[in-house]
Amino acid sequence: MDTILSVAGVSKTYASGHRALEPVDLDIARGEIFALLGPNGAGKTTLISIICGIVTPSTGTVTVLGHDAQKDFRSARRAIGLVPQELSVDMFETVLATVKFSRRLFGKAPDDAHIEQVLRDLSLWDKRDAKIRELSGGMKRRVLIAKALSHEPEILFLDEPTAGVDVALRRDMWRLVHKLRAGGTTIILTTHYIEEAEEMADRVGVIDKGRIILVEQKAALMRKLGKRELRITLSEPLSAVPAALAAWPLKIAEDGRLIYAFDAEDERIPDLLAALGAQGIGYKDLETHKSSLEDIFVDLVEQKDAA
Ligand SMILES: Nc1ncnc2c1ncn2[C@@H]1O[C@H](COP(=O)(O)OP(=O)(O)OP(=O)(O)O)[C@@H](O)[C@H]1O
Repeated sequence: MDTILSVAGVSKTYASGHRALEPVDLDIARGEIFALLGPNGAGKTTLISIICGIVTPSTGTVTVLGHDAQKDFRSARRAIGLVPQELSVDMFETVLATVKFSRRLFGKAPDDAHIEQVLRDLSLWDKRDAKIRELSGGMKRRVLIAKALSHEPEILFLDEPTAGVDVALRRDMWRLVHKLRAGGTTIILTTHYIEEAEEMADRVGVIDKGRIILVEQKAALMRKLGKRELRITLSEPLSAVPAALAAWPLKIAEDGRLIYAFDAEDERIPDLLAALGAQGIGYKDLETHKSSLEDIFVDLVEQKDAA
């Protein structure tokens, strides 16, 4: 793996004594979209803040493009764009001035064409001369993203990018993330919307109570832990699975449907339907169901809590 960012043994105990992160080891590959999933208070913002040099870790090191994030803060930080959860903009400035200023903060030469492109991508170009305080909440969020992209960072962090935003902004955000990735940007996002990870991520990490409990390619995770079911609505409900069908992994659901659990490679559905026919069992409807990342996530957390 071409590692762009490496987190080694990073833990955090806040001054209050609260232990927010157990030691975390995590490598991020260049060009990937990594989603860090976890419930409120799991430690997502703490981890991102440490990587971005805003919070000091209690132990461990973060290396960004070969730069130690603490010892060589400026070089590490220059490679990173951070879209924070909370608004952090000067309300009395214009959109254009704010975004241009952000770029200068990172010591980059002015590049009006880049700034214009970023503002256009975020549908902010028409609002470039508006004062930030005149914008709607969704537009203010777009400004935060524009600021984070102003200095052309190689790694973009999005902390809960779509919490509380409308559908249009969410869709724009997803489109922008895919476009950035196509241009080579590495993207790390935190979310507690599983749908968001499912839509965007190449790889998923699950964090719970300060511990990373799983890191896996999304596709592999869904293949390994995902389940498929064929749900058959019978013409006449059955009270039990007939003995002649005992070799099939069948069960009868509470709503009377016959459920066949199978994995992605299974090609025996026509045989099953033939076996039903041979038993004189008719059906009215067939439906397949595939577990979502959400089903998998709930199963994982339940298994962990039960352990
Ligand atoms: N400065 C601080 N001092 C003390 N405790 C803190 C501080 N910042 C965060 N915490 C605590 O650390 C834990 C992890 O918080 P963090 O913000 O990292 O979680 P999160 O996963 O980002 O949650 P959310 O999705 O709610 O933002 C929480 O219990 C939080 O209350």
